Amino acid sequence: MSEPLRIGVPSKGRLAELATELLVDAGLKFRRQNRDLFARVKPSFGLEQPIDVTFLRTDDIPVLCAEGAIDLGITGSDLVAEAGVDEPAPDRPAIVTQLKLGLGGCRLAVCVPESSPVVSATDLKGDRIATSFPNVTRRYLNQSGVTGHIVELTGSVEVMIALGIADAIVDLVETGSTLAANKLRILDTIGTYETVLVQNPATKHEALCAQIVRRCEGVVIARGYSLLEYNVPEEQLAAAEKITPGFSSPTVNRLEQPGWYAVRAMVKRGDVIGAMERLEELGAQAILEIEIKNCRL
Ligand SMILES: Nc1ncnc2c1ncn2[C@@H]1O[C@H](COP(=O)(O)OP(=O)(O)OP(=O)(O)O)[C@@H](O)[C@H]1O
Ligand SMILES: O=P(O)(O)OC[C@H]1O[C@H](OP(=O)(O)OP(=O)(O)O)[C@H](O)[C@@H]1O
Ligand SMILES: [Mg+2]
Repeated sequence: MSEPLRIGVPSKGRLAELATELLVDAGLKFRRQNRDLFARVKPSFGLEQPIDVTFLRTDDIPVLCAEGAIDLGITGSDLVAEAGVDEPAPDRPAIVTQLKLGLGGCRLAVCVPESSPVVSATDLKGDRIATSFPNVTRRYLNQSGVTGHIVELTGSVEVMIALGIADAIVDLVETGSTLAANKLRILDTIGTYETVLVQNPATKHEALCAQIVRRCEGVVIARGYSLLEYNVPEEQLAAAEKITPGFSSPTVNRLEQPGWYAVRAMVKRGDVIGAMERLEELGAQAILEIEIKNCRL
């Protein structure tokens, strides 16, 4: 039998459940037993070839994908940047980001104490900067012409200034509550990141990778949209279509009742309630939001 395609997903941490849920919603049936390091995907209609899901550390997934140990992987784009595998190296190609999952959004920020007089990163010359992202930090310092000393750590970075071993930190910020709790403020943002599906371009399973990527894409788009259905009088149809232009265009059908139309359109999840209010103001009726579980567009 041919070698299985391997998909690397985080074994623990905040991305573990999200990654597994995405693959399950994309129709990959597997179950992790206890703390097993891999699970075989059960063959199903249209997906009969052998596939293994391997459970790995989130921060190892970029390099394991670049080295070809896994064909596809789910991880943070910050970790891809830190591993430097989004750039080609003499002995391996750059990994390809096939899909942004619209989850796990965060940014890497240079932070200093709230009370610090420092106004720009260039003021950090010679300072000690604690981070678990030494490579991204080094690139940023070089680009900004700053010669800081990097103190490399694997966690609890925000406490390092209070411990007296750093003057500034570079760490991930999502809500900002960890910074606030540690009385720190953002001096500069190095980059914004999210969870991504990455692929080794030299995979031996190109067609199967493309099929899995396409399945995941269907789920990601479906999660971002709802279907809005409503009835609208003819004189308001054009205005209603402007509110719900759809993914490519709305579907419009004449109703039995003269002068009325039924409209169906995909609307971004975050815009649904606002669109419903505006449609109601226009005189639309029977406005329904319908959840899309999956799609191909
Ligand atoms: N608030 C956040 N803090 C850290 N990482 C975040 C945050 N929001 C999203 N992420 C993403 O999650 C990744 C961290 O995943 P990881 O598997 O290390 O989870 P974790 O919950 O931080 O686990 P651990 O307890 O081992 O630190 C980051 O690289 C980033 O892409
Ligand atoms: O802006 P916020 O919403 O507060 O999130 C950012 C914090 O969350 C992460 O820590 P995590 O919970 O992963 O703990 P760790 O440092 O042990 O990895 C990250 O390293 C920051 O400390
Ligand atoms: Mg963490």
